[in-house]
Amino acid sequence: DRGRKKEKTSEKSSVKTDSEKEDDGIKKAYPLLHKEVVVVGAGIAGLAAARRISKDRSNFTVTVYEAQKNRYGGRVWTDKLTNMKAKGVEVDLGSSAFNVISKNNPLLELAEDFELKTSSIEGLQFIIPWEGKVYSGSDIQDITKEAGQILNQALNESKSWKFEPSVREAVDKVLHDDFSSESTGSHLVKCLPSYVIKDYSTRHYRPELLDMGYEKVLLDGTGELLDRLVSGSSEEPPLHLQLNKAVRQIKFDNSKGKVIIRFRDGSQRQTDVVVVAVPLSIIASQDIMFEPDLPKNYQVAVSEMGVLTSNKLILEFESAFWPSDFGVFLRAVQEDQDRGYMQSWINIHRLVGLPVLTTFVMGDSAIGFEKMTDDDIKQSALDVLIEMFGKDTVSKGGDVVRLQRSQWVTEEFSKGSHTYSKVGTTPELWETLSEPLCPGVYFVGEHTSLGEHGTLHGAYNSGIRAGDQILSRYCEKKMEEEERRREEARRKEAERKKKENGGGANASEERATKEVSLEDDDDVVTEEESDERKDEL
Ligand SMILES: Cc1cc2nc3c(=O)[nH]c(=O)nc-3n(C[C@H](O)[C@H](O)[C@H](O)COP(=O)(O)OP(=O)(O)OC[C@H]3O[C@@H](n4cnc5c(N)ncnc54)[C@H](O)[C@@H]3O)c2cc1C
Repeated sequence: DRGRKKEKTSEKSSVKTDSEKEDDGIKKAYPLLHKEVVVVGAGIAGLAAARRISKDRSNFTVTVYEAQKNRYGGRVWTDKLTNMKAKGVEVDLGSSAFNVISKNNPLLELAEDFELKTSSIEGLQFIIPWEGKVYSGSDIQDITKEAGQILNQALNESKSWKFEPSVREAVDKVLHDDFSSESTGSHLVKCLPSYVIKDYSTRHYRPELLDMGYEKVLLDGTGELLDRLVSGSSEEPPLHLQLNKAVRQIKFDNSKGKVIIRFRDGSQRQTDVVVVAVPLSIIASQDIMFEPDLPKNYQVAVSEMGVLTSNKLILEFESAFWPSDFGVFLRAVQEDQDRGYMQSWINIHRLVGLPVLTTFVMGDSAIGFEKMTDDDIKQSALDVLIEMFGKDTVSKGGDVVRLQRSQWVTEEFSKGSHTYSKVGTTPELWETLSEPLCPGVYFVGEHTSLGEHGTLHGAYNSGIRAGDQILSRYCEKKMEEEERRREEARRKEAERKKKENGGGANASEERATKEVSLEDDDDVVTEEESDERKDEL
């Protein structure tokens, strides 16, 4: 058996796959290029790019620089530093759920490859406090169906509006015209993040970007996935990663074909290729300066894209007082000012047996949330929970023994949670930011992911995209292609001139005219001008 296995392995190694053949082709075409790659930012996008590129160690050397002093991961933050005994999911202060309805989410498979345990957040309890109503099970199916009808009708009707309405405007119109705005489905649709964010676009609405499908979690916390990307495996060594290295300037030295990276600590280094993997807000706020400036269309894309504000709150009680058989508790609200504020609560107890609830604060209230003290937040959260479950029930939980909160809006190296489709923006913005600035600058991050912006898998996929482009010498090929086109244009122009000058009885006269017009640096010379100049001559 062992013999046969060996035979099989050697058979496998002698037959090259298409991608191996392509790799060989690339290496043949660009044999002498050993390139240094610098990745700026150790979020999932930067780490994915670095991991991808480091698979070709003979041709590339990769170093990742991260601004944070004591952690990497960016908007993935499984805060085990504050809570050393944490399993993981109960301390996830950033991204914590994989989208299961997205067609392009490789993270579940990756988690499986890394043998990380996942679990589903299943079962919704929907609470309308002012009506004293609590829905679950088959009721939820009916309510979800009605909410879906409202949303679909709103999106369809919005197509014929003269201007682009927000999801909220379109939904409100449908509720006003055709549904009761007091129906249970209408309360549910108003809990959707795309409704909570006042200017979420109807034109580019996709349910999996924000509203639906975020159901799978890693029990050890999302940070574990990033730890594996950094540490590698038996075949892949750890990534070369340096913390506490905030980049201040990225300067292109086109004459040498090099990029100079300057750090806040005063040091600098040179590289062939840089992968810019920092959040959009960091570029927008010019915390990193580019020299020369980014092209105009990049600057427009950076300034026009919407950046969402959202935060997370984690509360641990002495014991779990909430119903054990639901994954999510969703609270409807009446007042616009309450939308997005602690509406959705995740039952962590069901996942890891700890008496922990996490909730979200989204939109405008996420900004005010960061100014509140821990005590104020605790009191406010208890008020909300009492509204949802009743005072007697909540008092069974005892004291809050742990409170952890994110501050993504004022967090120095994030300045916001993620990009979203704002009214008036077009897909071209994301497309622009995903295009490398050849010869040596590649952009990655959720904000460069056209169809999956704002998501964890979108950020990961963007890193893989840039990694593949660098491995396949995207810029070299693009520049060669541009040079070939220029050469072709020059050749055609020369042929055209030759034809013009070579034919006809007055060829020498015409040639003289042409020479005059070429000496003069006007681009276009009219016939009359040409005649006048002939006369002058
Ligand atoms: C509260 C919250 C909940 C979320 N929940 C989900 C979810 O459940 N599912 C989902 O799919 N998505 C979720 N997201 C979105 C997801 O977290 C992001 O889309 C994704 O993590 C972005 O990854 P990134 O690599 O593009 O950027 P980041 O993770 O932000 O990485 C950028 C890195 O660059 C570093 N950096 C910044 N400036 C510099 C500098 N000057 N020099 C060097 N390094 C620098 C930063 O410190 C950071 O490490 C959530 C986001 C938030 C905020």
